[in-house]
Amino acid sequence: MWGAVSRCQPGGMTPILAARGLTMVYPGSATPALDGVDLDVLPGESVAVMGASGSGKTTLLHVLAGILRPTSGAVTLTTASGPVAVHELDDAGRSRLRREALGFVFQQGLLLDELSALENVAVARMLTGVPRAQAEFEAARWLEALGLVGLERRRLGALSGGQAQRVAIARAQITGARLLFADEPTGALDSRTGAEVLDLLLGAVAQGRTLVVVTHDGQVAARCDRVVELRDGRVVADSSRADAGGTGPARQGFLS
Ligand SMILES: Nc1ncnc2c1ncn2[C@@H]1O[C@H](COP(=O)(O)OP(=O)(O)OP(=O)(O)O)[C@@H](O)[C@H]1O
Repeated sequence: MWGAVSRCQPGGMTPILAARGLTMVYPGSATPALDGVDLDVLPGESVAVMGASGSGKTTLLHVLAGILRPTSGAVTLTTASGPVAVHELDDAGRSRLRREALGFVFQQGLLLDELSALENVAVARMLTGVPRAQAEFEAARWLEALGLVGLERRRLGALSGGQAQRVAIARAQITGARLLFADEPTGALDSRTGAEVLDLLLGAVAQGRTLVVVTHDGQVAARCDRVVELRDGRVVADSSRADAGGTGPARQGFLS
């Protein structure tokens, strides 16, 4: 379907996403934005990607999600129909993969201000071939689940930042995507609204989705299962609650 590959993981759970030796050198740039990144993301994990500005977080997210093609290295996504070599897909294949198998919650750019909340969510489903009436029916249920009853017909541009992020979270999930990518989902929100949006994202994880979230916010990272830190395009730390020996927040001191 998307160019399936055969891949076995010796022992343990099969990652939903596996990156090997990822490098990314933007045209005209002397230094790599990613420099040999290996990363396995397990199904049901919430993984925060942190690091200083320019460390490569967004580039990594975009390469993992098939928005950008890496200069070298491999990204393998395990879908319901088998493993997919994301790095080998052409532009059309990556677009299709994003539409059908992945969900995105970005700070801006994916939602259309002139469409209603309902239309913004329904369109993601319509792009996978579902008729408009059915897509709008499902979109209304998602908006209800995300606390937006009564705002379905309001233009996105007339919603608050927190409400718009709820629309984005509905849109990310309506296709049934098991893997969600978020880039600074709370970055433009006050701390209370940001915490509510994070609750919704982690609620999706509790229901079996997997989340990779780029964030500068230590409060967000502390509530994720695992924190990966980038520096100069390399993974320099990778913490998990399991490493810390329990179910507490990510390892103390990691975020300082
Ligand atoms: N389209 C591009 N063309 C050229 N260089 C780029 C491009 N996008 C990012 N870069 C460079 O790649 C490096 C990593 O950028 P990236 O945006 O991935 O970092 P980041 O950690 O997400 O930063 P921030 O926290 O500021 O968003 C930086 O040096 C940046 O200038």
